[in-house]
Amino acid sequence: MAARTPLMAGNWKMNLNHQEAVVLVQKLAWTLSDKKHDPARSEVVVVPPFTDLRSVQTLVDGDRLPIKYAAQDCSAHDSGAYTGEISTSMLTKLGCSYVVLGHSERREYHQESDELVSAKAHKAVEAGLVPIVCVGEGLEVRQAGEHVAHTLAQVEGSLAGFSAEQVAALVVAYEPVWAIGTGEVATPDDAQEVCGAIRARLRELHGDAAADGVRVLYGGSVKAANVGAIMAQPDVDGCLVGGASLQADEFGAICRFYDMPVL
Ligand SMILES: O=C[C@H](O)COP(=O)(O)O
Repeated sequence: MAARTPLMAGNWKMNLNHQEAVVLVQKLAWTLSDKKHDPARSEVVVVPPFTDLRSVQTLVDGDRLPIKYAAQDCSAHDSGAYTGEISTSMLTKLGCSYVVLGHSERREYHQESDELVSAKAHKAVEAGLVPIVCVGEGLEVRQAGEHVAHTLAQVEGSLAGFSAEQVAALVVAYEPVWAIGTGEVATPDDAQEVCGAIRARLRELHGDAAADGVRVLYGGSVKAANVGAIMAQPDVDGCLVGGASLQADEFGAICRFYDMPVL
């Protein structure tokens, strides 16, 4: 079984203009280099707003930085009369490697369904982007004890129509909505329970190669102080980080999770 390279993705959400983006990426690159980050031990991805991507591309390419970047969404259409939307070909032209899809904030504020997320994910894969497909339950579902069933249904719906080979190359991010931006972090056991269930379901549906290849991230109030314990879980292959990714030192420390204590 090939080892999965851990992935640390920093989702800036609707924060930082293109000038501030350049400052943060420069600081992040500096802290990674200063602390001798080993890119083989974690892949570092920043996820800025669309309007920052060109500036990030220029900086990353110009300075050959060991940082990849992603978009926060994409259109399910190729081109045309879709005001406000951004196509996958626009993102690949800007050098994006990944695209975050179905984030709970898109599902909640823009009523994005599993069907739409699946359509976007197919467009992303066709264009050569790796989708980071987000799933996870809200507080009421968690309190009802339905969190695993709810999340697995989202996984099945959002990844509908993908082959085993395609699933192996995807990223799924488990984000319990009650832990996003609240300071409430799922315990490492909570993260493992659902991340393990996602991998097990993908094994049933697509076989060993898909389940052993797919990377499953945890997201929800990840910080340098808790990343070590979360990453110690066998089915957690990385983190989707929100608030803490806006600080270069903190996100740099999260990217070096392998040096962090397991508290
Ligand atoms: O995309 C990131 C997640 O929504 C987590 O955000 P957070 O780290 O601020 O809780």
